[in-house]
Amino acid sequence: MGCQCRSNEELQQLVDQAKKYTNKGKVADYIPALEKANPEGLSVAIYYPDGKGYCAGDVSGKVTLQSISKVLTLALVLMEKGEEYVFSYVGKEPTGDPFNSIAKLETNKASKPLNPMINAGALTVTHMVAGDSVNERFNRILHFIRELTQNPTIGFNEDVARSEYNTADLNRSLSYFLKQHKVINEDVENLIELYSKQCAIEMDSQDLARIGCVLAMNGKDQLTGKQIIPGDIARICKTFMVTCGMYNASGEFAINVGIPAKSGVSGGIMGAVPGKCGIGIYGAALDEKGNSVAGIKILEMMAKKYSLSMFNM
Ligand SMILES: NC(=O)CC[C@H](N)C(=O)O
Repeated sequence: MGCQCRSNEELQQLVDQAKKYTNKGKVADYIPALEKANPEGLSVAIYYPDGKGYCAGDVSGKVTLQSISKVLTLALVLMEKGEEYVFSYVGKEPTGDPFNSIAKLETNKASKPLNPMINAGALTVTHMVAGDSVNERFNRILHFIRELTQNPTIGFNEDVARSEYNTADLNRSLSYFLKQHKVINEDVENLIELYSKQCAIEMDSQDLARIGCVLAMNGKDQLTGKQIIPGDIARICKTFMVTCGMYNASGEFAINVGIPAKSGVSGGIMGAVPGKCGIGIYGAALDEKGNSVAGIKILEMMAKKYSLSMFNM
């Protein structure tokens, strides 16, 4: 039987222990604006279905979603277009490659991206977000994320969005490849603008924990009673988080932590412990696979302390 967290102080102890690992990692710099992040900053939040939440560390620190957004746009397009349509363009298998790898696009039949958590798959999914303009499509993503967090103030970091747009040549390459093979059919610059904005949506670790909790509770916001995401789609999202959520470290993470989680190069991690709670983490220093070094340490400690591994029920 797991015990619940009962105070901010409990989490602060974990932050204090994990803090020493921040200097073992490096802040992402391939998107120039991300380099401004403080490598020592660290925060954690946990949110339970009954509305109780705890947090510790630099709790006011904001993080852009980056790859965490991939799970959320996936949920949105699955709700709009259905499973059959979405998975006719993007697969369900882990790659074992880095998130921005182009390699398997050429070796895989029909150039279908292997899953929606790698950039090729995420670009394909973002392409499916409906609307007449980049702005309209972006606002639909933002509206959905505000609903998931119950936080109408969430916006995006323009500096980070612009910085990614100006330097996203690898994502442009992936998109042109996908366009050539008829996986996408829109103007690549529009898609890169939309994707860069989506990745730059910004929030704190408590917002991340709230989203995690909605996914953990099969898509239902327990406080408002609203089914924001159908249960089946929440299940698909959590499963991708287990198999591909931590990039090519997902297998090791499943063994050491056992929580469906999705990370981003900004150092954010969103965790969804099935039936139990949501977790949000922000620690900008990354390991060589692109996951928050101290964030992973905290999750390992939390999984033990609160018996959170889903493989240990
Ligand atoms: N791993 C990530 O968080 C990558 C997201 C980033 N916006 C990119 O496409 O490169």
